[in-house]
Amino acid sequence: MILPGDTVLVGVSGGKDSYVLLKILAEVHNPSKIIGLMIDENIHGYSRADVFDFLKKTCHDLGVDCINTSIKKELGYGVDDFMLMQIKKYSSIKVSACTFCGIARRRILNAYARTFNVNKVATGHNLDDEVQTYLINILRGDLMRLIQLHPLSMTHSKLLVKRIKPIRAIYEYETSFMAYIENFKFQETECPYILQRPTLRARIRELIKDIEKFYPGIQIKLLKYVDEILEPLVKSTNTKPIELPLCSKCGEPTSPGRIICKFCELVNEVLNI
Ligand SMILES: Nc1ncnc2c1ncn2[C@@H]1O[C@H](COP(=O)(O)OP(=O)(O)OP(=O)(O)O)[C@@H](O)[C@H]1O
Repeated sequence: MILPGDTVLVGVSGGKDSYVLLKILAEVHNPSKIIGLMIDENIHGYSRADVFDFLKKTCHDLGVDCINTSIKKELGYGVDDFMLMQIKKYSSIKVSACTFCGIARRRILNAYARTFNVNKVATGHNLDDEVQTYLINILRGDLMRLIQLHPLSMTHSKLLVKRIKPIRAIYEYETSFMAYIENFKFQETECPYILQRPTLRARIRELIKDIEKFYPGIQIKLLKYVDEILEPLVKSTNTKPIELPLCSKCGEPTSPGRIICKFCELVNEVLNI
């Protein structure tokens, strides 16, 4: 996933997974080629600023540069702003905070990766996260998305920096254990929007957790199995690269067939543009 000459931007949230990722990366790769980026989501009562000082010190000890920014500063609207605008317009929630937040964070990570001229963006998605995402997309029958999730898949735009998930085969309990023995100070408050998390993911998480109790190792087997089935498809897709269209509003790459990207669509809808 990472070659000796690579420069990597790591998304660090203040949570255990991205901490474990940063720690391992700084040990196996040249720390001067790693940058940590923490994005504040602008959620009242859930400020990343509280953990940034601790994270900065952690990065300093690892020899890694660390920077921070916020969704509002980069894109004009934070998560709370988006949710308030939505409630004002529809008197209900049509798009979850997690959807807006995920799209915004990915966009910012990619923009910073371009600015700093790095060639990989790494996130701390663990095995449990990855198995849930695979299963969600299998249940939705979304083959294109499954192909994109595979570690060998290519990006389809000059403006997109390759995303990698180096700890995707590591169980969540293992990252928790490592963070614990390393005495890592977790962000203690939970995101107030947690209850709006997509129910399909929450249901799958509970189901798999339950099965794993009786059949230990089931998640790693599933990940390897799906990776293996997808590999020939990924390789054949890589030989026919497509160039994604650009959003007519913001100029960022968007999915085939779209005129404006998902981010602009979400914001424009609630703003009545
Ligand atoms: N605010 C953020 N700033 C930068 N990167 C982030 C942020 N939130 C999440 N990420 C990146 O996306 C990954 C997955 O995020 P998710 O929200 O699923 O958190 P998680 O599974 O609890 O991981 P973590 O323990 O690192 O918070 C994180 O490991 C991190 O690399």
